[in-house]
Formats: sequence, C-alpha cells, structure tokens
Amino acid sequence: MEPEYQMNIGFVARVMKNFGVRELILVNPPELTGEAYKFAMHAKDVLENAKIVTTLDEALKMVDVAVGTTGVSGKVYLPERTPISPEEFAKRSFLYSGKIGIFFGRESKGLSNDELEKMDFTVTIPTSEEYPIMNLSHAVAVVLYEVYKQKIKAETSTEENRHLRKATREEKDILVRYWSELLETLNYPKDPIRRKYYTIMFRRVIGRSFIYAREIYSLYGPLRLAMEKIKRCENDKH
Ligand SMILES: C[S@@+](CC[C@H](N)C(=O)[O-])C[C@H]1O[C@@H](n2cnc3c(N)ncnc32)[C@H](O)[C@@H]1O
Repeated sequence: MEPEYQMNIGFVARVMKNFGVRELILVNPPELTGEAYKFAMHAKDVLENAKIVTTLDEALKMVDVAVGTTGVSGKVYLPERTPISPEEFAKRSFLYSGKIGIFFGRESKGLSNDELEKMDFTVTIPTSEEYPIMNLSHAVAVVLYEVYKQKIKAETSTEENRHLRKATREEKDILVRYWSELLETLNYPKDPIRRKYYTIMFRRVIGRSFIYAREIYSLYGPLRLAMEKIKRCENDKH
C-alpha cells in the first residue's frame, strides 16, 4: 500500500520469489525505477508482472480474503488492531479457498485504522517492545516465511502419508498368494492339508500386522524371486 522507497519495493519482490509467491499488487506506488529492479535481483519478473492499482478498494476486489499487517497492535483496545501471530495466520491460511491478499503499509505511516477496518483480520509479528516496528520488506519476509513453512509441512505430510499408507486387503491377498505359490513350488510341507494350514497361518500373521504398503511391496520381490529360482532349477534338472 503506497510504498515509498524503491529499495523496499525491490526487496519485497525478492523475498516474495524466495518464498514462491509471485502476485504483487502495488497500490499507488511511485514510478518504478532501475533501483527497484536492482534490489529485486533475480525477482525482476515479479516487478514486471506486478499489477498496479490506484486505490485500496481496487486491490481488495482482487482478493477473497484480506489480511492487514501492522506493527502497532495498540495499547488500548482497537478492534481493527487486534492481531493474530504470523504463525497462527499461516496455519489458518490453508483453511481458506480463494485468493488471500496480505496487505503491508507505507514505510512512513503504515496502514490507517480506516484501512485496517476493511481487512478480514490483522497480523502482527511479535517484536521487542523497545522497537516493534520492522522494515517493510523484513515484515514481508517473516510473514511469507511462516506461510512457506506451513506449505512445506502440508506437502511433507501428504508425501509421508503416501509412503506410510496401510496395505489394502488386495495387496495383502497378493502377498498370501505368492506365499502359497511358493509352498506349492517347494512342495512343502508334503501334505497338501498342512500346506493349506501354513497358508492360513501366514494370512493370519499378515492380517494381524499393521503392515504398510511399502513394506508389503518389499516382501513381494523375494518371494517371487525364490519361486522363479526354484522353477528354473527344476527345469534344469529335467
Ligand atoms: C515501517 S512499517 C510502518 C510503520 C509505521 N510508522 C506505522 O506506524 O505503522 C511498514 C509496514 O511494515 C509492516 N510491519 C512492520 N512491523 C510489523 C510488525 N511488527 N508486524 C506486522 N507488520 C509489520 C506493516 O505492514 C507496516 O505497515
């Protein structure tokens, strides 16, 4: 919102790209000069693609959820300045569908109470009481870092879930079938009724275990290989 310094605009673009965020909306900025591009470093594309609007209302229309940020959470009760932490916000951000716009204020006077009133809620980064107000681009970095951390967490947990998925009944049945085929190939035990009994026991053991899919797949291989080797030996004998 009405950024004043080219250096900060450049730094904001840079941290945005660092944390995988690319849509920058500048409300009534100064004309961008080479200095902003210089500080953006490898995030010049973020600046080139920035949408420029003249009023806060125009920017608000472009998002579904508007989050204000302020370093001044107010010593007296001001509803528009009652904040949540960036971490809390980052955790909640995954509950919303639609576009979330995080609004940062002017270097000189931040966002006014009237502007904060238009936001759905406000985020304040906990800082030292001695000097709570951060540099604009530093504040952007902290908020985006928190969102990025939650994003990684969400991605890793789905990745882990994929690997730690419990084996399905069908996957267990395949393992039992391989086991039974191996016993048949070995002709072990010789008595077919006992062979069947061995297979039932194997099914019970697998059924009782909370075996993961990746574990069951690692058991398929040796059983199949053993079966193939025995068959090959039998053929060589003949
Ligand atoms: C330099 S600050 C503005 C300072 C201004 N004097 C004021 O009173 O708000 C520029 C912007 O950085 C963000 N900011 C700075 N410190 C912050 C903090 N502790 N928590 C959240 N945002 C902060 C806000 O968006 C703020 O409008």
